[in-house]
Amino acid sequence: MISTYEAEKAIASALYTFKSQLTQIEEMGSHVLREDIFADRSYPPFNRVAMDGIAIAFDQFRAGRRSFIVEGCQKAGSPQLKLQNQANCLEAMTGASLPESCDTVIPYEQIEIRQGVAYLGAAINVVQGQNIHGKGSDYSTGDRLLSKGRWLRSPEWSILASVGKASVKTSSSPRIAVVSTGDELVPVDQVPEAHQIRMSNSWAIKAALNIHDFDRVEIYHIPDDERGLESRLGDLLLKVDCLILTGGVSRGKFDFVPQVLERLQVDKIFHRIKQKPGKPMWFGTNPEGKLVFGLPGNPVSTLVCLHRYVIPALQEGLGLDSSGKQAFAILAEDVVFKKDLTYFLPVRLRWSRDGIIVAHPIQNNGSGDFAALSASDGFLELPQENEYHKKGEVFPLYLWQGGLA
Ligand SMILES: Nc1nc2c(c(=O)[nH]1)N[C@H]1C(S)=C(S)[C@@H](COP(=O)(O)OP(=O)(O)OC[C@H]3O[C@@H](n4cnc5c(N)ncnc54)[C@H](O)[C@@H]3O)O[C@H]1N2
Ligand code: MOO
Ligand SMILES: [Mg+2]
Repeated sequence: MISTYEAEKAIASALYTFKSQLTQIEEMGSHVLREDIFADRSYPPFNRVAMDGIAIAFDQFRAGRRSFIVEGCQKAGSPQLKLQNQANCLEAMTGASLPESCDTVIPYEQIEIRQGVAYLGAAINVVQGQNIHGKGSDYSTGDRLLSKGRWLRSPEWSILASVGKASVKTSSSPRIAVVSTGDELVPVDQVPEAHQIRMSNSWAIKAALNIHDFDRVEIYHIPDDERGLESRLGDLLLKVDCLILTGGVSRGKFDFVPQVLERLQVDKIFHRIKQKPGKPMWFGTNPEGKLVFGLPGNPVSTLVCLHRYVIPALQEGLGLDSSGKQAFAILAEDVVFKKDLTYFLPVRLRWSRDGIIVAHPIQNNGSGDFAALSASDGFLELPQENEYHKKGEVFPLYLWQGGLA
């Protein structure tokens, strides 16, 4: 058996970066950027008037002038005007190009215009250059505005639009098949017999993938029949980039998943991790590099393994730069776990008044107790090396709902 850290590294070294595609801005969604974006011109591209008011030559104010004849109006979207007489002013609107020969903007609130003359209030303070967003003061042509590996959220789409990127290189979401196995499982809309249960893991996995912006997800169910499993999984491997199986990876007589995958030329990279829950997890790749995750069937185990290994791996495959993005939280009370395994502890998060994230353990009835999880926000990873985990210690945190972009 390997450690959680070794499992994570083994997945990372088997991983390849998914294909990229061109995304049109009209089809925007949540995508990971796969090219660097540079400023196509200075930003702002001209001296931008930042308040509605009048534009003047500051030297006139310094010399004592407090009234200015209004020569005209500089609108946003009109070519730059020129102040004809330095003693005068031009009205100037927010977003307009600062008129030539002007270097200062005084807002309407501080002036009064009567019969074509702007009068300044007696006590107003005017600073040379005020209310002007200077040309190139944010960025110069060629400056890098975005680096590849970022999620495209609203600030990023705003940059892409500004620099004229009507289409941009992004990662393609992989095609994912979520496959549940087990004869005891019936569809959601059926009433189970006494010995049956409804299948819930595949829906939980699909929900988590969707929340993390993987939207090409299909759900399948395959009964516990070795031949049937082999032919259905063989077909699916031709169609998708990633298979996520739930159930059938432990030691039961009908846990056929590991042997069937190996017959389908999916090379086992590991089976079993020193962790609870989720010990029987299986991972392998086929000759084309397709990823196959065999998650243990117990519902809590499935979700913990999905969030601890599968989603981070898929995000890395998208080319996402996740450096510095691991979340951590402080344990709210002592926890003892005496098995020689890493322990994933479901927790509810609260923010302390000093801005610290505190993780409160959630009681559950083992890894079959899926309902208890809904009281949690995610889980902490308590390391295998220690049996006693103390209140106030800091541990890695995994969230059901994702973290920072
Ligand atoms: N002799 C041993 N038995 C077990 C071991 C072990 O090490 N030695 N490990 C236990 C652990 S830990 C886990 S976790 C489970 C993993 O079992 P499988 O991956 O083989 O999964 P199944 O046997 O198919 O099912 C286990 C459990 O989960 C329920 N299940 C499965 N799929 C779904 C689904 N889609 N929706 C809802 N519930 C599902 C299933 O009904 C079973 O109750 O093995 C232990 N045994
Ligand atoms: O670890 Mo199993 O994953 O305990 O239920
Ligand atoms: Mg089993």
